[in-house]
Amino acid sequence: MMANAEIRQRENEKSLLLSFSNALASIRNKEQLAKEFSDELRKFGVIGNYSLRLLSADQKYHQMYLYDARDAFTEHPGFNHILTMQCDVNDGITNLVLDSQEPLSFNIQELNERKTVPPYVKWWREIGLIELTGLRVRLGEVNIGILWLSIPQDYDKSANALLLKSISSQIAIALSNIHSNEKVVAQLEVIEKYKQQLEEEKVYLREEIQTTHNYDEIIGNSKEMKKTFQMVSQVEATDSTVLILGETGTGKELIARAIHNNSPRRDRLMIKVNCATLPANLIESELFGHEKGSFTGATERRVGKFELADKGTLFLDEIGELPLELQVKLLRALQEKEIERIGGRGTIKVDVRIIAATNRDLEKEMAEGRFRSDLYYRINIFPISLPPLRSRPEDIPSLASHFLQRFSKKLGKPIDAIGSNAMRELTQYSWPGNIRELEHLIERSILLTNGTMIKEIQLPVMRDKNKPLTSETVTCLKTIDENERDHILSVLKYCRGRIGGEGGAAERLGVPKSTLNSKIKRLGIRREHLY
Ligand SMILES: Nc1ncnc2c1ncn2[C@@H]1O[C@H](COP(=O)(O)OP(=O)(O)OP(=O)(O)O)[C@@H](O)[C@H]1O
Repeated sequence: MMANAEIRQRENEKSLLLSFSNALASIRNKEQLAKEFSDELRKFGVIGNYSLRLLSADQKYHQMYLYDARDAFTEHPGFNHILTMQCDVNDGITNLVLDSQEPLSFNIQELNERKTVPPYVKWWREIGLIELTGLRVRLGEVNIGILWLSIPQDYDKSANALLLKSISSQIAIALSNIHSNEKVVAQLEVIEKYKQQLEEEKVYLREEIQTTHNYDEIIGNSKEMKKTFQMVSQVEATDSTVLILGETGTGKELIARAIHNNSPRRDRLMIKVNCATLPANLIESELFGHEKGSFTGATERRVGKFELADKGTLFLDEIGELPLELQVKLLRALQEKEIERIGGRGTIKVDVRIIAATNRDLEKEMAEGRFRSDLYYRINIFPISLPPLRSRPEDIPSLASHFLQRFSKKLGKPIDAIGSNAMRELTQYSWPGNIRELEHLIERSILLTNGTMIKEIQLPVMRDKNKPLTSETVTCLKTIDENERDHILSVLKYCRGRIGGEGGAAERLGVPKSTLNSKIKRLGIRREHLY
């Protein structure tokens, strides 16, 4: 028969255990466990210090996992070392506890008199512990750690073994919950990363769709263009690197897309990187991506264009503008077929077809030390040179009609012809901005025309090579930027200053709103210029 006092004590322990298991049931992470565990253990009264050591996955080592942060020993200079140190499971103490169903108590002084003493036992003596009781922590049939409790010597541990074992079982359940929760959190992080990557791809694709035209429509019947088409057809089905050369506006990007669209990679993305428009310090991250926190401003992980183009095509526009230090990194990526994110821990394999383009004379750039020869030879495998428009004036009428059709439809104006005088002027002009300039000029002419035929074309004044430059011709000769500025201004005026939305200037110009905004900024166009 149990004495009344003993019955009361058992009742009290039962309610303490219930409170203990309730508190531990809702625990989801280590920090919560540390707090609840300390608070709850203290309620038992008899338990002083505690520490929880966990076994490694291979069950060979054990390491400190949890301790009471309020204990004075955490201030001890050797504490950090003890915290991170991994000890052998077969150290003559841990293995005994792990093999025992019952709690095992050890006198610290006696343990320290042994021939070989594990470092954590020496530490126990240093911080003045007298006796510790060890309980194995098990999940099912598997040992996962040891709970060390400091309990007064006069406390009857064998009579209270059940209580102590219940504490250790509750701890095991809490650890299992934490583990499952960590797994869920890690999986959610992975899902979040994929979501972010998809989001980036979506944004990219949306911009691409807005900037891509109908690429089946490459106009040109001249001998030069026929030769270009023939070269494109020779290389499109392969994985070979292509280098497209030509003055600005000759259709390098158009040809790059045609190659990609007719290649076996057509179902994947063609990703464009403009090496000229990005500041040098951003190109590396643009190409190779970065990990969160890898540099100031890297607040999120970013997937680089190389990774986005995996199994597809990477179009390196204006490659001649790539800073020298990045040329080395690009060359390495092309040779090794792998990249490393900034701040990343390892390399990532990529399968990317490269199409590069430039309007620079790369051999000259190389001779003047601005372009690495090894990179030049790596990309100059299949060069395609696009002829300037002035060398194929026979293509001008069909190009002009093509743009007339496209823009009259887009601008909703019933203009279907170009007068013969205007056409003659078009074919005689030298087109420094090539097809892009012709495209812009036709659009502007449509905006300025009333009626169904373009009779007048406002061409920039051309310089007659035989005549000396006069101050008038000098001021009238426009740069490509000036032409672009004029064109954007006319479209903005036509749209009454509206940039975004349906029928806005960005849509009419066939560029994303963000691109138009940056052009407006770059070209110094301000609201007052519209009126
Ligand atoms: N043969 C063509 N037929 C129809 N449109 C063309 C042709 N060539 C170029 N274009 C049009 O001219 C514009 C300029 O072409 P693209 O952007 O491909 O030139 P680019 O050489 O890449 O220019 P940049 O060197 O300035 O980047 C585009 O709108 C494109 O659709």
